[in-house]
Amino acid sequence: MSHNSEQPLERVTIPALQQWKDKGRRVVMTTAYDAVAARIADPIVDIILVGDSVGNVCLGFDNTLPVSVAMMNHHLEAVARTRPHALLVADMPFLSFHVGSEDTIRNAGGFLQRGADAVKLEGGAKRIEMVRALVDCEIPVMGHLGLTPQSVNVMGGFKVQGRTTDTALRLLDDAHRLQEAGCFALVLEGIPAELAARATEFLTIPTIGIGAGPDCSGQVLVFHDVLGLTEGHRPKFVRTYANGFQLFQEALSRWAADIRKGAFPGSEECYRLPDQLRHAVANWAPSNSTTR
Ligand SMILES: Nc1nc(=O)c2c([nH]1)NC[C@@H]1CN(c3ccc(C(=O)N[C@@H](CCC(=O)O)C(=O)O)cc3)CN21
Ligand SMILES: CC(C)C(=O)C(=O)O
Ligand SMILES: [Mg+2]
Repeated sequence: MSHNSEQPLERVTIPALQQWKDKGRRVVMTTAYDAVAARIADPIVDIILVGDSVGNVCLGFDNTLPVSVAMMNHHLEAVARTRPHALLVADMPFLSFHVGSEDTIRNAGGFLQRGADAVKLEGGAKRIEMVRALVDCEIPVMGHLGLTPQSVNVMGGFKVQGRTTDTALRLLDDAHRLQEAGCFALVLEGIPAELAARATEFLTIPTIGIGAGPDCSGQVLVFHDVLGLTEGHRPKFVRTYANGFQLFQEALSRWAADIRKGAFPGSEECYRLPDQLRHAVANWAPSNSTTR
């Protein structure tokens, strides 16, 4: 374990992340959608993201498009109540930063008022105006380029991006523009490792990779993917460190078996009557009265 439970960890700040890039210290980021995950992850990671991936991971949607600001607020509030030491970033869901700068500022500002330290939004050149509007209001913004899941319909699926001259060079240009617009960090998702390495080299701000190779300033994976709690197809970039789904099912089935054979609860898991009440309870019988 990376922490000493005696003293609270020092809070991670945006200027600290910048210094870490300069010193070559890698950033660790994962998602949390509730207080349990936040408490598990906080002593270990540097950044907690309340991701819009809550839509597919926890809410049963096929993708992140149905996730609303109200849903994000609900999950963000649960995570923020744990007062993590990690930098707390709220993902701006689909349509929450597209319609106009006033709407975008209100949505992002609402996240900060609920305890987020920063927001993250997907997209490049087309979103620069919104990034500027947020930065102008002192709302720190993390960019997100490459395989941006909110563009699933345009990409024709969750496909690796930046594999052609045009798209690779555009990604580098978008990365530079986001930095110039004031982003404090960039998520690079689902792109060739060499492209992410080049972006990390020429940008001054840290890059956080997910399926973007080892040369980013840090890495992010969805909490449930790391712990093996997600079912079905997992992207190639996921490395699973526990068989969470199986582990939890095994524990739950031992509990169920104990119930079925009368082995749960045991005497240690029971409350008892005081001795002087046992007699009265044992001798109680229903009265025949029909009034009442
Ligand atoms: N559980 C979970 N983990 C994630 O990383 C994640 C989410 N959910 N939801 C939102 C997005 C969706 N993401 C995805 C989903 C699928 C692939 C995927 O299957 N990619 C193909 C790429 C194939 C190719 O183009 O070569 C793969 O096989 O890795 C990638 C990212 C990342 N995000
Ligand atoms: C995977 C990360 C970067 C994300 O955007 C999410 O979890 O929603
Ligand atoms: Mg997201």
